[in-house]
Amino acid sequence: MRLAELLECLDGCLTADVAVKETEINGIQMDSRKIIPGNIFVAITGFNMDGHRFIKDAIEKGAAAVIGEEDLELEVPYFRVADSRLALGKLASAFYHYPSRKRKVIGITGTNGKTTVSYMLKHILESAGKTVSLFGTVSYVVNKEVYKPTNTTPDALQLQGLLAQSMDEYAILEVSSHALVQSRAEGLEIDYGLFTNLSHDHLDYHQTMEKYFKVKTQMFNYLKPEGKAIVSEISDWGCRMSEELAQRKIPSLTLSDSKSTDLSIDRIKLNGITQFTVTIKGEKFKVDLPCPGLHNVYNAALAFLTAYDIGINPGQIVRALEEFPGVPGRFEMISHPNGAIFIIDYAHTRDAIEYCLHTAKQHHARQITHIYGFRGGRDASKREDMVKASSSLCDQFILTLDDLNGVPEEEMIEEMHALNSRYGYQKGLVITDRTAAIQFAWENARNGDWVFITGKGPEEYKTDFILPVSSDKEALLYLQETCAEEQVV
Ligand SMILES: CC(=O)N[C@H]1[C@@H](OP(=O)(O)OP(=O)(O)OC[C@H]2O[C@@H](n3ccc(=O)[nH]c3=O)[C@H](O)[C@@H]2O)O[C@H](CO)[C@@H](O)[C@@H]1O[C@H](C)C(=O)N[C@@H](C)C(=O)N[C@H](CCC(=O)O)C(=O)O
Ligand SMILES: Nc1ncnc2c1ncn2[C@@H]1O[C@H](COP(=O)(O)OP(=O)(O)OP(=O)(O)O)[C@@H](O)[C@H]1O
Repeated sequence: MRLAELLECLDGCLTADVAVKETEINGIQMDSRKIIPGNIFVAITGFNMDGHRFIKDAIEKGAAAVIGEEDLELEVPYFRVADSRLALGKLASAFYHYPSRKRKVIGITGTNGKTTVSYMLKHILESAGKTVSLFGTVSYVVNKEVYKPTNTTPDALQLQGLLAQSMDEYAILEVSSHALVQSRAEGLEIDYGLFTNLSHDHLDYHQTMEKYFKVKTQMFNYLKPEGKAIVSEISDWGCRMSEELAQRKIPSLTLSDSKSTDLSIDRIKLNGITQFTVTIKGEKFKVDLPCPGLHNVYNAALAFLTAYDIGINPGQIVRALEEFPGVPGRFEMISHPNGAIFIIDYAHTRDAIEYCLHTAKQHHARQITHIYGFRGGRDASKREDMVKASSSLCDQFILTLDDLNGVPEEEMIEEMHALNSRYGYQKGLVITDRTAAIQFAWENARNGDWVFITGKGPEEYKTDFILPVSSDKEALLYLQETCAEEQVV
């Protein structure tokens, strides 16, 4: 692509120099190490490093032009912009010929439920014969090929590149608040913007709930002119979001379980089975959901309303939800031979922990045990609330290690002991080795008990523990196998 053509997407970067205008650009890079001759290098001011420091390297590797935020004179064409991340999104979508215009794009934001709703929607759309790309915490899937994600929301360059490769009719994308602040969705054009809920998380990054909420509202800036919002009004923040969107005159559909909305949920049963009825345009549809928990009723309702508005037959939506295979590491149940149930889940907020532990109560668990830890380098202000919720809803909790992300182990252990001494009320234990904590619970569980292991979901451990396994699921399967071998002997 000619440089002049590419720069049209950036205000104020036009050039009169004919030679510069005709320069051919064969790719965009934000990492100097990946430059090949003919690329344009976009220097990003990062959290760890300043990309401007690598401009020299990029030029040595053959960068044909550079974009940055500083006032510089270089031997290759250089264009100064106010915000390089923003420029990157615009450049990437222009370079790849605006790939989100070639398909229906569904963006999902909110604190909890993004991954679950995205999997439910993908399953419904595929059951109706559609092809779907997916971008989220668990994986990126494009043309049925699965990629390991770097972030929940890929950076603009990777996102636009993968969208350009996609031959799928739909793209479903989890849009994290970090991605919105970092303009990773810049250049994206969305048909449906979904909001799940908002609760205490990521305040290390956003400082206050109000600022966190404001960031979430930014996803709707990327709606196509004919695009729509679909908002769950289950949380008060959902009602706030609807008000905000109404002020901005953005067409919205809403759902709730307590008032009249475009979709209303009622007759919820959570005891043993998960069953509910949705009413939409005066018609009622009963759903038997194979996923436990009230939170999953809300997730399914959001997926239902979106699929319905897309035009999928409601009978087909019901059938797809009833056959939903679940999401890796989200309420994944594994049985102990003695009848106890172990659940692996990704809960890492107070809200999510409450939904999980309430589900065990609704199923009349004999005793509830909760094993969890805290992620290093992430919002520490939510930890106290997580322990309070766990302590008030379960019979026993075990604090253990999650990913340290560079935080010294002793510091994390000290914090676990401090929180346990404040909120443990004789129910709390600290077993630092995560697999030893799981083994302890396995050996002590009895028929009818529910044991939650939360925070890591399907993710691999970043630390070596005493059991020869690399995830919570592997730990449980290892213990299950060991049990079976002992019975044979
Ligand atoms: C704190 C944070 O959000 N960091 C994100 C950010 O990285 P950064 O800007 O800090 O990168 P940096 O290391 O300082 O590098 C700056 C620039 O120098 C360049 N560089 C660097 C070295 C070199 O030799 N040459 C060179 O050009 C780098 O390519 C980069 O462009 O921009 C990167 C590209 O988009 C992200 O991958 C990265 O996410 C990190 C890995 C991360 O862990 N982020 C978390 C907090 C996050 O974003 N999480 C949300 C989900 C949250 C949730 O809902 O749970 C997510 O969307 O994943
Ligand atoms: N609608 C919901 N409301 C509250 N909690 C939920 C909801 N849906 C899921 N959860 C809880 O949050 C956890 C994470 O769910 P999910 O992965 O679907 O959300 P997410 O928004 O993608 O989170 P992340 O970005 O951290 O992956 C689940 O394991 C569950 O405990």
